[in-house]
Amino acid sequence: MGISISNISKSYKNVKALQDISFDVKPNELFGLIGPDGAGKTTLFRILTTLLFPDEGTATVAGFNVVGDYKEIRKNVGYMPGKFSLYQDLTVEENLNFFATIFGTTIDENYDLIKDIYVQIEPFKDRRAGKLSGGMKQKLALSCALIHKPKVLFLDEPTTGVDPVSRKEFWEMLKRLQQKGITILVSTPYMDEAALCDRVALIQDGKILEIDTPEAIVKHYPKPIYNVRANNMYQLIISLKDYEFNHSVYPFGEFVHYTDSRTDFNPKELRHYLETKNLSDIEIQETEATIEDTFMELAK
Ligand SMILES: Nc1ncnc2c1ncn2[C@@H]1O[C@H](COP(=O)(O)OP(=O)(O)OP(=O)(O)O)[C@@H](O)[C@H]1O
Repeated sequence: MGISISNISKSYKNVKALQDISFDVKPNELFGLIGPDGAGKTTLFRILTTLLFPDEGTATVAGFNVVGDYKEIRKNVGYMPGKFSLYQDLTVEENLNFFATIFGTTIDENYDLIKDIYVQIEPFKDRRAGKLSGGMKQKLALSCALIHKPKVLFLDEPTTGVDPVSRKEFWEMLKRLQQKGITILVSTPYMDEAALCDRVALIQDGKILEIDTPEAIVKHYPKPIYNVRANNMYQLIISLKDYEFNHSVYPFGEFVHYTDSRTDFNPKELRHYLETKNLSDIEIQETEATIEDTFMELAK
């Protein structure tokens, strides 16, 4: 009851939104599609949920073909689109009732599946959806996507614009849904969320850069990577970018992530160079690569 995608391509006039995409999501997997804005994530979701035809290629969801079996797919999948898609003028409870009715079910019938999530917004059940906070809207949208007990759940950037605490809670909810046997494909631009998935696909400009477990992706990082810090961040970045041996330089929180093009790199030499650029309080320490480092390296 997973997802199988074979050689899917889709263009909008001269924009190639997806180029020859192929991968499988295993039954009951929590799979992440990780990529920046415009990478093609929404286009792929719309194809898999039968809202858009691919130009080329085929895909199946829960064993059904996305073109031929669209009615079956609509019965068996839940879709939470990126843009808030609920009825702003209906209350929380009216929205949920509405979606239950469309799918020929009732809130009571499937309450068990949404209980964990819905209890958190139930105190506001008479509030109009348009008046909810970002985190509450997201919980309502997820409840509505689940009310017909789908086998496969598609979540398009569910945590974009949501505060960090609600983001964390949301991922805990996804883990619980996975334990109930649901296959989940979730997209996100946040690299830190990639680590919470069983496997991820890194996507950019409509192409898959890599597919693997988050641990394996990080292990594939080809070079030692260093956290570098100094008294002046701006000057530090400029100086590192000017350094003739730099391979990559990216700001990373309070540090700059630096890799060197040489195989016999000596951090002392770099320290000396930075001192000649009038930088002080210099720290250079080897660190572990993250998914974000891998993404930047692959996207070069
Ligand atoms: N209806 C459309 N007409 C023309 N171009 C489009 C259309 N929809 C998307 N695109 C373009 O296709 C590419 C992929 O867009 P898509 O929305 O699938 O990406 P995304 O990864 O979901 O990013 P975002 O989070 O910005 O939506 C982008 O270059 C986008 O501008």
